Amino acid sequence: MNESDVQTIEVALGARRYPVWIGRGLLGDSARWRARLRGRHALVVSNTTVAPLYLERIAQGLDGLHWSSFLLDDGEAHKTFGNVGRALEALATSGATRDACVIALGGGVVGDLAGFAAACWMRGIDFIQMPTTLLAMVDSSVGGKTGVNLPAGKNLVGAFHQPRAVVADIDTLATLPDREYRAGLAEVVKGAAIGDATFFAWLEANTDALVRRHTTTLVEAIARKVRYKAGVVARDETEQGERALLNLGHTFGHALETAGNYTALLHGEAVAIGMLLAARLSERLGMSEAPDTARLQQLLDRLGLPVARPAGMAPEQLLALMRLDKKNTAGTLRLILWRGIGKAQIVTGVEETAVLETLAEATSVNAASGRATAS
Ligand SMILES: O=C(O)C(=O)C[C@@H](O)[C@H](O)[C@H](O)COP(=O)(O)O
Repeated sequence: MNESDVQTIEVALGARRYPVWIGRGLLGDSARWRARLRGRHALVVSNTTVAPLYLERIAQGLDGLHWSSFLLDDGEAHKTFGNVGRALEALATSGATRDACVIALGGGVVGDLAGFAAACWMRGIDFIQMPTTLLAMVDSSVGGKTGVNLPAGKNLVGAFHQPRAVVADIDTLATLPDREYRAGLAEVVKGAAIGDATFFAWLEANTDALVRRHTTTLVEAIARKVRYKAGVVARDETEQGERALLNLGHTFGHALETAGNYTALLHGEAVAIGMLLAARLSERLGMSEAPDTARLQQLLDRLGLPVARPAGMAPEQLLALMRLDKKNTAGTLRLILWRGIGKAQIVTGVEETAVLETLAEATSVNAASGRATAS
């Protein structure tokens, strides 16, 4: 793939429509993204791992503007209210006016927090997503969900605030650690598991190439997932219906992340385990068949993702956390389950006993690897 081969996927939201650019060398292609800035001020939000690698490239593109940076420590545990406050202070210190732009340079934590700060500053200013992890490229940078975690639960505070553009420079994936890369693949699998059985079969056929980060295969996987998500977001921006399907594996997953104090599991790892738990629960409720669960487990396993509830996270504790999920209504659990590969479904009023049994069932964990040893 050459630097000139850039894929553009539109998120069709009328006057707020925006492009997702996927390709090589995009961070350095400032002529492209700088045109999306409207004013003279910019705040680059990044973290202490990513900034040393890529901030200079962005700085060159911001030449002549009044810009500054705000850096988080790396990791989900830093997606906090306190850090949003600090980002807002940085905007104040720089004298940012309503035409300022926040640039999120990093993974999902940076993007969610920077987007939320942009949504809050003067009741909403522009922001641009520059995802540098696979997970952020295929999922969190697209669709305008911004926010922070509380000790009580993941993403409990936030706002829908769409970016002005998403700049997915796949060159940045070269520096992504293997564990983070595999975690991103979980969100690719999720898209296929929800609504595209053909894509799921393609992933099964291309597992080895994906694990090797074969460029063309990877770009195709990213583009397919982003195109699918962009379509859902355009039809249901604020999750009144269909968009909730994108939450497959997330009610379980968020509970697992919270139970692990946002440090035990990466988001994508928690989603991998969560999807499998959702598949098992679906099977228990008679909605789906064992061979579909087995295919999901096999694919996740081949991609090197964990597939079992980590020891030490008790079913009752996880259920209590799941009761605070944003999709729930009137005291009943509302989960995304499935009728097999490519057929996710919103189910309201799921019995807690079935959830507990699913959480407790015979998935023993090899403590050393976090991988399932039996099912
Ligand atoms: O964009 C969406 O909609 C999603 O649900 C995508 C999720 O993968 C993503 O993790 C999202 O931030 C979770 O949203 P939440 O509403 O469950 O906090």
